[in-house]
Amino acid sequence: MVPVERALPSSYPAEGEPVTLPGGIAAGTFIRSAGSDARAGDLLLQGGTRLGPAQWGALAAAGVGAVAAHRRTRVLVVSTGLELAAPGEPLAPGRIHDANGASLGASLAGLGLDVSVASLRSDDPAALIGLLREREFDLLVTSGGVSAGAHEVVRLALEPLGVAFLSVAMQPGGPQGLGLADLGHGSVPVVALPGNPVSVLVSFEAFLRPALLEAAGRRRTRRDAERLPLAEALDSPAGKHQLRRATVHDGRVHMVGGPSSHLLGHYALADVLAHVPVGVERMEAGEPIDIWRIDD
Ligand SMILES: Nc1nc2c(c(=O)[nH]1)N[C@H]1C(S)=C(S)[C@@H](COP(=O)(O)OP(=O)(O)OC[C@H]3O[C@@H](n4cnc5c(N)ncnc54)[C@H](O)[C@@H]3O)O[C@H]1N2
Ligand code: MOO
Repeated sequence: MVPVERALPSSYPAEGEPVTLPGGIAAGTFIRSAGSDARAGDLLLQGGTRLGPAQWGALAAAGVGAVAAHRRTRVLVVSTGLELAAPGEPLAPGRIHDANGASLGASLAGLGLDVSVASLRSDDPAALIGLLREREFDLLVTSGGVSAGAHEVVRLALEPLGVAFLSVAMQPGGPQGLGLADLGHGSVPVVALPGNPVSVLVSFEAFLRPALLEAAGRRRTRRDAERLPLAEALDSPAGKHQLRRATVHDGRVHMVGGPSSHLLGHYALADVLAHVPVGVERMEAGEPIDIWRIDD
């Protein structure tokens, strides 16, 4: 094979026009032999491999028109609470727009899961059970209704089915529920997150994201971590691991908003989570702090 640039003339001649080829071109030059990428009988992909763009392409190139694969995990996200209103709906007094459906839905879809989002505008445990029995899913993630009130819809509905409700030493994201429950289609894992919108995202980062990535066989299950100096002093509650929303500029970590678990607008402006470990109640400007990058 001779590239046209090395022939004379060096462009495609008219039909019948003579062409001079250079000498010294070894046989096989510029020829890709059949099987040089994958031979018949080669192992193309190990069982259990996650199918990403290159894997789909390699299968197609090898002529594989169909492949047996696990389906994507079907996750049902349910926001709960009588106070919820759909984004875009005008707010009556005492109502709040459902932010957790959007943020959790996007978080889980970003991991490649098959996500459906529902909003239960009720504090009635029977209504929640009714909604769950109508759906089929491999994982349930709820938000709200898990703490210590008299009408905690998720806790009242799922505790009798075996889901454990407990408190972890983290702020935000203290109250949590976790377990297996049979909701009419066999036993499925249930993760019941607190209702506060920042608690939802922080819990996703701390608990759900790494576990789901690991379950999916992904190699990188953790956020990129760094230790950088704090730009300002901060306080943290006693006995809790606090996660603060922050941003990095000039090589230092600047807080974005305060520590409260409703400050979702500030979260949306942050690009790192900063960790104040259990047992540390104050950090001074200039002290090194561990951060996770959440901006990818
Ligand atoms: N007596 C106690 N009360 C509370 C405790 C406690 O330990 N003892 N813990 C507090 C903490 S910390 C948290 S976090 C919350 C979690 O409680 P719930 O999961 O029962 O959350 P809700 O009351 O349902 O909601 C809290 C807050 O968030 C708003 N919310 C709920 N869902 C959504 C949504 N989808 N989108 C936007 N905002 C939402 C809700 O309206 C409330 O304002 O418990 C504390 N109480
Ligand atoms: O733990 Mo709650 O999540 O602080 O707001």
